[in-house]
Amino acid sequence: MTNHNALISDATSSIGVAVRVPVSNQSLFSSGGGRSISIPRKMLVQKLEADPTINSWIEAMRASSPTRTRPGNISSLPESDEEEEDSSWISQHPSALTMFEQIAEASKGKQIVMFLDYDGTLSPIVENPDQAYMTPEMRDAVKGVARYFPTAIVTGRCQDKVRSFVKLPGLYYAGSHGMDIKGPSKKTKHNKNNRSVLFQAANEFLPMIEQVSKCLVEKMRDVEGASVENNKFCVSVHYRCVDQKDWGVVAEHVTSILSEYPKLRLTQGRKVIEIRPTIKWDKGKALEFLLESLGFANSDNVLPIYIGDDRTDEDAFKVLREKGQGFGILVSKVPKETSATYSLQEPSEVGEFLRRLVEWKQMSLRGR
Ligand SMILES: O=P(O)(O)OC[C@H]1O[C@H](O[C@H]2O[C@H](CO)[C@@H](O)[C@H](O)[C@H]2O)[C@H](O)[C@@H](O)[C@@H]1O
Repeated sequence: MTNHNALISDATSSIGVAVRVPVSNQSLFSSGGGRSISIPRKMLVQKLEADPTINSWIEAMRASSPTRTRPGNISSLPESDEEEEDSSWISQHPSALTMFEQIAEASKGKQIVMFLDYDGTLSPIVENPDQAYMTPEMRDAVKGVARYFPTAIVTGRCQDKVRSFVKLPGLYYAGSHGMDIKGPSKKTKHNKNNRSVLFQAANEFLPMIEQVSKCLVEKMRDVEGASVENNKFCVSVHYRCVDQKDWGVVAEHVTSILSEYPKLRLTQGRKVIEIRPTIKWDKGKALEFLLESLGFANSDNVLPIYIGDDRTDEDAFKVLREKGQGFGILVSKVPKETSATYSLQEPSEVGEFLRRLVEWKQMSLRGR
C-alpha cells in the first residue's frame, strides 16, 4: 500500500480551508482485476463462481443489510436464543428514549450539537432512492431542534439532493459522506456570519467521479433493477431491486470498472455499493470539522449527538467514543456491531427523540 499526501484546498471556501488529507491507494475491497470489457452474461456467472474476490463481494453484499449480527442461518435459531441476543444487545445499547433523562442531564451546561444522517434515520428506507421523502412531522421535529441547537445533516447523498428533501434553510449540510459541507443558507443564531460553502474535500476527483458514474450507468443497463446515483463526490450503485442471483453481476461490473481507478475505493451501505475517493475523509472527519467550525474544537462545553443507521455512520460514532464526548445513537431494529452508545428502532423513534429534546429545552428555558 502506498500513501501520499494531497493538498486539498477549496478556492471557494469562505473560511479559507486548506487541509492536508492523506491519500491511500488501497481500496477497502480489492478489485477483480482486468480491464472493463463487455463479457457475456454466462461467462460472467462462471467468472464469479471461479473468482474468490467476487464471491467475497457477494458475501459482503448479502451481509450489507443483515437481519442479525451473528453469521449463519440465524432464522433457524430457537426463538429464545434470539430474544436473549436482543436483550443483551439492548442492555449494551439502550434506547435513547428510555435513557432520555440521562442524556438531558449530561447536556446541562453544554451546547448540544445535533448531527443527523438522512436515509434510514430521517426517512424510512424505500425501494426508489428518489422517493425517500421525510414526513412533514419529521421536518417539524428537525426544524424544532435546529431552533435551539446547531444541526447538521450528514449524508452519503449529494448535498443538493438532500437539501431538496429536507427543505430547511437553517441547517448545515454535509453531503457526499462529508466531502461537501455547506453552512445554513440563511442567517441563524448559530451562524451569524452567514457563511455558505465551508469545505469541499475532493474537488480534484469530480471529473473522475463523473466518468465512473457514466460508465456504471452504461454497464448496469443490462442488470434488471440496478440503478446508479451520482452523488457528486461519490457514486451509489443500488441493488435493492436486483434479484439476488444477479448480485454477482453487479459486483463484477463495479469491481472491473474500479480496477481502472486506483484512486477510488468501494464501501458498502444498505443494499448499495458506494464508490468514493481514497482520501481519508468520512462522516467522522466531517463531524470533527463542523465542531471546529462552530468553535468547539477541544471544548468541554459541547455535547455532540450523532444519529445514524448505516455502516458509514460508524466513523462518526467512533470519533465520539474516542473523544469520550457526546453520544452516538444507532437506528436499528436488530442487533448490530456498533460504536454507538444508544439505539433507536426506526425513524419514527428518531422523530420522538427530537421532539422530546425540544420540549425539554423549552421547559428548561421557562424554568430559568
Ligand atoms: O448517509 P445516508 O443519508 O444514510 O445515505 C446513504 C445512502 O442512502 C440512500 O440509499 C439508501 O436509501 C434508499 C432510499 O430509502 C434505499 O433505496 C437504498 O437501498 C439505501 O441504500 C441513497 O440513495 C444513497 O445514495 C446514499 O449513499
